[in-house]
Amino acid sequence: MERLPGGRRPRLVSSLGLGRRSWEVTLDEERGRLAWRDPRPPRRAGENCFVPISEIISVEETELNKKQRNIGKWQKMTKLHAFTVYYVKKARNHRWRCSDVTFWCVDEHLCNQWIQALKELLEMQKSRPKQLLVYINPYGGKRQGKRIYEQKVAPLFSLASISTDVVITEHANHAKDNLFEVNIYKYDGVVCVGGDGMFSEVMHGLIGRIQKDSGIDQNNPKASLVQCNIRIGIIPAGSTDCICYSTVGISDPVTSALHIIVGDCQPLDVSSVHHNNMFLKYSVSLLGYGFYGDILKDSEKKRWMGPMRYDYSGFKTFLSHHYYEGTIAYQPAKHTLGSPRDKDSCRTGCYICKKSEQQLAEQHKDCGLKHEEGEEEWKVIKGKFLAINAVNMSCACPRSPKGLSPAAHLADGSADLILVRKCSRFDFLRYLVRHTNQDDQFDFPFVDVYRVKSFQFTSKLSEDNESNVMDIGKKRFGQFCRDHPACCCNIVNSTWNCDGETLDSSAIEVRVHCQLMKLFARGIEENCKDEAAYSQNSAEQLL
Ligand SMILES: Nc1ncnc2c1ncn2[C@@H]1O[C@H](COP(=O)(O)OP(=O)(O)OP(=O)(O)O)[C@@H](O)[C@H]1O
Ligand SMILES: CCCCCCCCCCCCC/C=C/[C@@H](O)[C@H](CO)NC(C)=O
Ligand SMILES: [Ca+2]
Repeated sequence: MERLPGGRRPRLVSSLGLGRRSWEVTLDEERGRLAWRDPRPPRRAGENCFVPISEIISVEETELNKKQRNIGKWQKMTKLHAFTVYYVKKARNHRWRCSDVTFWCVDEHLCNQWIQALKELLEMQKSRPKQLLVYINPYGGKRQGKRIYEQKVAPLFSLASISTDVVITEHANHAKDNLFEVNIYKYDGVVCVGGDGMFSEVMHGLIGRIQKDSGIDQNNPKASLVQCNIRIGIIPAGSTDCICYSTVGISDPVTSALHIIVGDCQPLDVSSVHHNNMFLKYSVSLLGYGFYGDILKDSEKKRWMGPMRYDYSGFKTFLSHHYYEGTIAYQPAKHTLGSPRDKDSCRTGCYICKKSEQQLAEQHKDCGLKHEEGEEEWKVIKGKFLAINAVNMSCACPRSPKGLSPAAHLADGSADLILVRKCSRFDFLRYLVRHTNQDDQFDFPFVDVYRVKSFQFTSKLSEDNESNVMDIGKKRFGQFCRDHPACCCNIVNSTWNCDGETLDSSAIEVRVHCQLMKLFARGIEENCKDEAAYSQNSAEQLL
């Protein structure tokens, strides 16, 4: 469609058949939507609908089938021309589905004009991917990754004319290693079909590759990492799928495929984890020591149980009630506007994350005046902890719908550091139960939460070993504290749970990198009236 005088965007308005009746159909470029309404007087009118152009998946010329042709007596005599518009339909609980509507008319030229106008508008949606690299973990979660991709996702990609190169992984780290070999720059995005562990693998491959190509040494904990602009799409097929749930609002393969197709973009904070100037891992969701580390370590031996392994190991770990002694030093995140005790959560278009984005852009502009992180204050806490959790996002998942830190932000350049101190089993259970209901999980005297931009942790055991490295005998003692056999004090270290992967080092240095990477997602949308209204095709929305 050509521009109108004054640069105004044009409207295409026609009377087109839909089912047995004629509807007024409008393609309104100015308002960015396709709308169709029943032109009869309000009392007799049927439903009125609209769909944003940004949420149209594709348009196709259509042969009307027999049933569709039975639309009126006179039409039987005439050749009809039709086109189908496939679009995103929003259902409850952030679920998206592909819906379609077929319009017809007798005028072939008019039909073609509509198809062409719609296709031109879709072509103008520049953030949509055209070519994707897909990695499928056939063993994640309930081992359904391949079936989920082939049956639910591939048909949608092909409907949206997205071409794909698909790799079914044959072993752990296959995807990560492959990302160092292929020409990643020819793709508009990388899709991983699997769980949090599979996502972590793909993220390590992509971020690692970008740093390598940019000459950045990942082993330097102070290095300014280069942002990765190749988006990652997550098709959930794992056991927890926390990253997908926390960034989309639901763990559903079709919903995620549609977010990829419409070209959504959600920046994400990434934490780097180092030990003694050696790079260990990146983390985007949970970095957990103690309770979540122990669950993971135990559950890895029971992969055959599938997602149930977390319940089994969770129960066992809860009963063991181990706590760990150590020292945490952290730098508060002073640049962010929010706090972990806020009542509001991070949602689509979050102003706190936007503010951090602006700050980041300013930092990039005057990169000569880099922040001297080392000079900012460090706070130190020593203690005995049941759990130390650092989360870059809420970590919401089907097991815990508001997550480990409900007010954490996806892209504000900070992490929430949650310290659960030694307490009774009963109190710890009360704390855990609050992950599953609406009550405040930070409202306990044994739980502290801080918003941080970096932190360090050293377990008492590694401190002792460092101060007296010759005292090898210490390491050889039995598993539990000899002085207090019944106290559950563990003199062996726990393991870090890094986005579902184990990390054995008990002394780590963590730094949050604001918006280091991007996902095909838009954050969790508010359940506003608007959304409910247009899924019900309300007439008022058109006025
Ligand atoms: N072909 C494969 N064989 C064995 N392991 C694989 C293969 N492909 C990937 N992996 C590894 O499997 C691990 C777990 O996969 P994934 O995250 O998909 O499932 P999950 O652990 O069940 O789910 P979640 O991480 O959500 O709890 C990943 O760390 C990944 O490196
Ligand atoms: C008696 C009631 C207990 C309920 C406890 C519910 C708590 C569930 C919280 C889930 C943690 C989500 C954090 C995500 C971690 C993932 O990175 C990781 C890998 O997928 N998953 C786990 C379970 O470690
Ligand atoms: Ca964050």
